[in-house]
Amino acid sequence: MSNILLIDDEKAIRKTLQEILTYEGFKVREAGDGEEGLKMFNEKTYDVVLCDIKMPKIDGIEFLTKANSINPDVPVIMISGHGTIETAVEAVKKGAFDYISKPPDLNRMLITIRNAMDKSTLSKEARVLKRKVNRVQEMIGESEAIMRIKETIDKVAPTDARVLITGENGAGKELVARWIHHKSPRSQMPMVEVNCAAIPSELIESELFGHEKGSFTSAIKQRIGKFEQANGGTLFLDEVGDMSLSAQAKVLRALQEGKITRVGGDKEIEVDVRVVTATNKDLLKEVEAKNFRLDLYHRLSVILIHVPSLNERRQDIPLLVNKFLTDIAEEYNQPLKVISDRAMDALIHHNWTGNIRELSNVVERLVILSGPTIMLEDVTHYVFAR
Ligand SMILES: Nc1ncnc2c1ncn2[C@@H]1O[C@H](COP(=O)(O)OP(=O)(O)OP(=O)(O)O)[C@@H](O)[C@H]1O
Repeated sequence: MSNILLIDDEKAIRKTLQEILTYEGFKVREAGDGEEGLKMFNEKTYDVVLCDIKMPKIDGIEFLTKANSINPDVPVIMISGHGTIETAVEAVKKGAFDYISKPPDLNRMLITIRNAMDKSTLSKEARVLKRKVNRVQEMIGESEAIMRIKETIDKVAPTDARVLITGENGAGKELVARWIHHKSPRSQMPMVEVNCAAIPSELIESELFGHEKGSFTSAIKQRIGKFEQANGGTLFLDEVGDMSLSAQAKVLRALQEGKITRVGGDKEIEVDVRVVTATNKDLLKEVEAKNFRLDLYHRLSVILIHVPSLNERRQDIPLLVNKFLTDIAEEYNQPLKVISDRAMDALIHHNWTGNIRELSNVVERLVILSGPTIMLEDVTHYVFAR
């Protein structure tokens, strides 16, 4: 049932509104002035507040300002008496959801209340989503390797030092990069990611440095590249070992001089970018094979972080499994499933080829297909027998 806080110093109005709103299925609490209203607002979360403008002690406008600073998600509808319409309009400018006039037109009042509730649900959802997006996923693990990685992140994040992150596919390299950015003074600016393996070699330079209109056949518009987009923030070059030699030469120059030139352009553009890179290749071997420039390797690998595969830190598997179980239950809005010791043991001893993403998929599959407790048989059936 939706809760409404009704603040008005006129008892008769309160009584009428209370009756109507209760009849309409709302739960209504009343306050006789702004001060009492504010006290009640502080003690409980309401879905909507109806608040008179002209009241003794704290008036409607003051209530609105204070309520908005306490909980901006709760919409406040002003009730405007004769002669306070201008103030009501002012209140809407200050953040009130809307206003209704006294004596209230019943239909209009109910529609306004419903709209306010819809908006409040939407803005709450948007806020939760935003929080989720802004949050960097927790790095789970108590193995020595993970502890050491976290320590290194804490030390290097505040600096502008370039970091090269190595490890197998899905070992968690990107997550390390996200934490470096998140804990750095650049965290308010973007972290721009480029997967160098996913971009055809003839396009990588334009992707990184942008291009001027007409610089090549498909360049119909001027476009800024990832270096410029990341200005002030962090550029994360994933799979850097797959970058073409000519792009490597340009990246090297950008790092040495802090300047880039768009493809087809001649203007030098200054960029302030911290570069973090990752690869699943052995870059020194690539250097030997003449696929990667040694001078660039040195520039990129000031700090090296190796993320070991899951097989090399099996003691983290139970923590990860439990984390995934919780996340999945939350996502599906279902009760949390548990896993038997023998099933967990089987997962610990499985050969994971370094991939946390694979473990997360497996847990999701088990949650969907198993009963309330995930048993060894489930693991044998749904994981190993596939
Ligand atoms: N320590 C960890 N705790 C929790 N989740 C993790 C951890 N490490 C990685 N993950 C999750 O596992 C998935 C794979 O990680 P990530 O993308 O960072 O790996 P990667 O090494 O960059 O992979 P790729 O080489 O395929 O780009 C992601 O969903 C990530 O959030």
